[in-house]
Amino acid sequence: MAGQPASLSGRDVGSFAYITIKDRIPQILTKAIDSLHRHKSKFFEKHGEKGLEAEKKAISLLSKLRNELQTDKPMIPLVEKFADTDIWNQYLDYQQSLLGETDGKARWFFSPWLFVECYMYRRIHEAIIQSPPIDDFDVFKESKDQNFFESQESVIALCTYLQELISTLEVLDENQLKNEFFKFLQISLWGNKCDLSLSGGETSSQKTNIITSLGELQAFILVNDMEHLWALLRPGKETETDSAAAVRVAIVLDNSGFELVTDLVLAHFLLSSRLATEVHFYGKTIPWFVSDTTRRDFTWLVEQAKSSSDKYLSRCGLDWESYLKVGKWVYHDHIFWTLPHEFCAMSQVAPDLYTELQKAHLILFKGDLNYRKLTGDRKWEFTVPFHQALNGFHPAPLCSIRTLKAEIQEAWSFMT
Ligand SMILES: O=P(O)(O)OC[C@@]1(O)O[C@H](CO)[C@@H](O)[C@@H]1O
Ligand SMILES: [Mn+2]
Repeated sequence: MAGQPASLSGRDVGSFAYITIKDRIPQILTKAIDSLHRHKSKFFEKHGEKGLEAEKKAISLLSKLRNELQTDKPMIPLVEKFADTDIWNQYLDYQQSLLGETDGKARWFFSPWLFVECYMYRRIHEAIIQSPPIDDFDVFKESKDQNFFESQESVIALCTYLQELISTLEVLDENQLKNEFFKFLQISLWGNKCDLSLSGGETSSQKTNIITSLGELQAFILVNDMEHLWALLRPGKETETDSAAAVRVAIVLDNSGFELVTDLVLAHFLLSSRLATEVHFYGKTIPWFVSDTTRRDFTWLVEQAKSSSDKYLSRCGLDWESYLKVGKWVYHDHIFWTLPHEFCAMSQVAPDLYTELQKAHLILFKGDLNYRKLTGDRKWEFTVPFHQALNGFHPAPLCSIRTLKAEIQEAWSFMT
């Protein structure tokens, strides 16, 4: 795209992109293979010999993928028919078209990191759907569920805090309410530290009580636009004509496990405080970046909360289930979130999704990958304004809530 800085890529030896492609992604592939190995007996119990053959096939496909990556082979088109196969192969052709005569083929350590990394997770999915009858297996499910269980202490502390706060909301003045809003935003921010693709699939659960850690973590907030979010949602806004008017907040989710709990708690607070009247969640349609939330993860976690022996966690689970039942919370699937495209292409590639997002009063984008797609994963100067890096993507007022992993960063994270 004219005037756009170059994309982050593995060409920059020693960069976060390079280290990810060289070290972290092969490690994630190895863990995916290990996950298939560990489920061998379950596949046999459920599917007999066909289950064993499927496990072997999926492992050989993932091993081939790992070899392609480690030897920097050209990236090959997807072959298995799926909802997005054609879009992916068009994008591969597009990436090839960007290369010069002497550049050779689109390949792992040469093409844009964003494309290469998304392509890797989409090839993992292809290997699984090519291996029926285990074609609905999520190689990352175990580690996502483990993250939730290992974070139990902090999950319960958070849900206890929320439920006790809710009983006092009526007596809070505007400033006290704002402070609670800021607390839940920061909790959702630090929930993003629990990211399994950064840790290469190693456990990254929340061991400490996130609420008592907020003070010491304050110093690590580089960009803070929370006042703008408050101005947008606060009660009695000048612009408010009808206090019963719907206020819709969209949360583009990132990781399951503890981070998802922090996002559901934030959404719960938004409803209970009447800062919002409905919250729409956007998750992934296939297993993605190890810990990203799928619909199965979302419903599993609400179920786990509901059936918890802890009274506050189970109270939350029951509340969350009822929000979903009455439509105050809505969970949306769309294949766009697991395509390689920068978000500035959404209005062209997924106009239905763009129109859906335009209905929101505020969109919260969680995590590093969403931030990278918002800004095109390009080598922007740090002083470039956020809206410039968004390159025309602006369905509604939006904010990125992200713990910094990839090198890309701007002086802002919010755009009205
Ligand atoms: O989006 P998230 O979960 O905050 O982070 C995604 C991530 O772990 O994956 C890539 C590294 O493999 C980077 O984009 C980032 O570090
Ligand atoms: Mn993630």
